[in-house]
Amino acid sequence: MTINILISDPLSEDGIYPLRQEKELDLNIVSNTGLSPAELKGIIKDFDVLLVRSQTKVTREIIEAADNLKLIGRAGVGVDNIDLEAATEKGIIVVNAPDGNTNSAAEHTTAMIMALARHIPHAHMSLQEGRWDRKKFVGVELKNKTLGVVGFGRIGQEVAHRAKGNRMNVIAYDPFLTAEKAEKAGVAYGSVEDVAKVADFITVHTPLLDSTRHMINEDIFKIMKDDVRIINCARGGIIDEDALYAAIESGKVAGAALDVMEEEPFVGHKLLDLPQVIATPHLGASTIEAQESVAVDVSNDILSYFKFGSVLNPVNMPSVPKDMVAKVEPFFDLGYKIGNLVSHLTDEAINEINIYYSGDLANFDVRPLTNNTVKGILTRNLGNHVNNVNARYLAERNDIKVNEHKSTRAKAFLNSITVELVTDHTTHKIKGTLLAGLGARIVQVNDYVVDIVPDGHILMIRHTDKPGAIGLVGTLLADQNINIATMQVGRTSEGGDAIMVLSVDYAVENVDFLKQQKNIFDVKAINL
Ligand SMILES: NC(=O)C1=CN([C@@H]2O[C@H](COP(=O)(O)OP(=O)(O)OC[C@H]3O[C@@H](n4cnc5c(N)ncnc54)[C@H](O)[C@@H]3O)[C@@H](O)[C@H]2O)C=CC1
Ligand SMILES: O=C(O)C(=O)COP(=O)(O)O
Repeated sequence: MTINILISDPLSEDGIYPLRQEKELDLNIVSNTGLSPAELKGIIKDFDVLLVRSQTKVTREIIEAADNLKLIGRAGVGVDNIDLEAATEKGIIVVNAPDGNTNSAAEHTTAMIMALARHIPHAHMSLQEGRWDRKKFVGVELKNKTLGVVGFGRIGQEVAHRAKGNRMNVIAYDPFLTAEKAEKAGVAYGSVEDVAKVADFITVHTPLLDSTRHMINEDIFKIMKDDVRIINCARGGIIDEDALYAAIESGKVAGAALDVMEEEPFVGHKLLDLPQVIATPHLGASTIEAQESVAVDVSNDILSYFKFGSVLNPVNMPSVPKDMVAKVEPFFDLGYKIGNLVSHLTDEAINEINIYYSGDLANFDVRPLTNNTVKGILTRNLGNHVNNVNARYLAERNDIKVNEHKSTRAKAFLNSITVELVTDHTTHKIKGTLLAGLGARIVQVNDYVVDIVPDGHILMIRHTDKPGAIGLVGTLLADQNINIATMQVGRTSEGGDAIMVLSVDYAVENVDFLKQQKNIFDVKAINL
């Protein structure tokens, strides 16, 4: 059988040599870059594999037309240009190349920090235009300045390492950053607000996820130091571009270096008109070395998939051994949902995940179930990148211990899963069960006994047990036209800490109106 491979973005020819020299498989490699979405949609049904970088938008529409597609290879890190949900639904595995361009992206970020500090692009242009202007381009030193790194993954850590070489102090924020890890890396750590308050330069290195979209916004710009400089070599959309524009215009932000923007190509973008802005056309990974490396990695995964049915860098595609399906599959969704819910109870870095299986369930090999539960926990911060195959690996990489505990002794329920998250300062847990004929239920949140259907849009509100608290929440939600479907209230003691868990009819985008209330100390909107 011929395997038809379409390469729709420019890839390193040296990098795809594993495909070119393949003898065992019959590969037909077609390079066709610069296709319009309509053109791609028109031809995609003829291909088994699609190989892309960031330009090709692999939308649901394309995937739905891709009747023979088995694998999408992303020669790079970010998969925000691929509709992962649509691919998974259609059974198409997505692989990426997470390590191959780390160094290049970190070097580019470092170059941007320096170019920004010393006005190199503008000074060069001014010389080209025939001027010898030395006064206009007085810069600032990096030495003894503080670099804020938001997103301390592969690239963030490499950038921090280089900044220390330039004698900068580094403060980082990442939900997975613990005191121990920060100390090992020689950086300070804190919340995104802590970073904003003290940094002279702020560079973002998170993926683009719902939780990171516009995380650098008007409110965050307000608390930054005057004359701060901003760098984005990760993804357009992490920084709110209108807020950045306003912050530059107002004089708060002294400069910005941008490799990416929300819409690309970004020729003609209004930020480019500001003299404080320098920019490159998404060049972070554009080096000979990185391009070769990412193309080799995806090529090898393509071969591995067609020869052995396994891949090294899957981004989606859970897999469950067949004999397990009937026994533990009903619990998969429950494990994921408990994991996802409990992850919203803390913003601190997680050190340990304890998963307690009790009742019948403890008789089975629950490892795939554990993977799905860990996936639910990590998804909050790592997004769709986490799947059953890589969840444990990602936990390990983030120094999170995962422990399974089993007890066949059934207590109040025939079977139950309890997930406990341990951080430096707190422990949070959620317990769930499957009730015969009724389906999944959350029966305990920390010390509160509850009865919640884990589905749809959930608001978890932690508050002080005071008369009127429940009525107030009802009224505030009604004012926003948000209908409450069910509501559960639990408390530890009269007048003590309490919790309200509400299911509402629509996703609640902004919960500030609830957070501002005196007796409410935490609000989480969760979509399951
Ligand atoms: N400009 C370019 O050409 C390139 C851009 N990139 C972008 O850089 C991003 C980061 O790449 P890597 O470091 O390899 O990924 P990574 O997965 O190693 O690191 C991402 C980090 O962001 C953290 N994170 C997630 N949500 C967060 C939040 N709300 N606040 C703070 N941190 C959060 C994660 O915990 C993780 O540690 C990619 O997703 C990609 O979009 C990557 C390569 C080249
Ligand atoms: O790897 C990534 O996430 C990148 O942004 C690199 O994008 P590119 O492959 O150069 O279009």
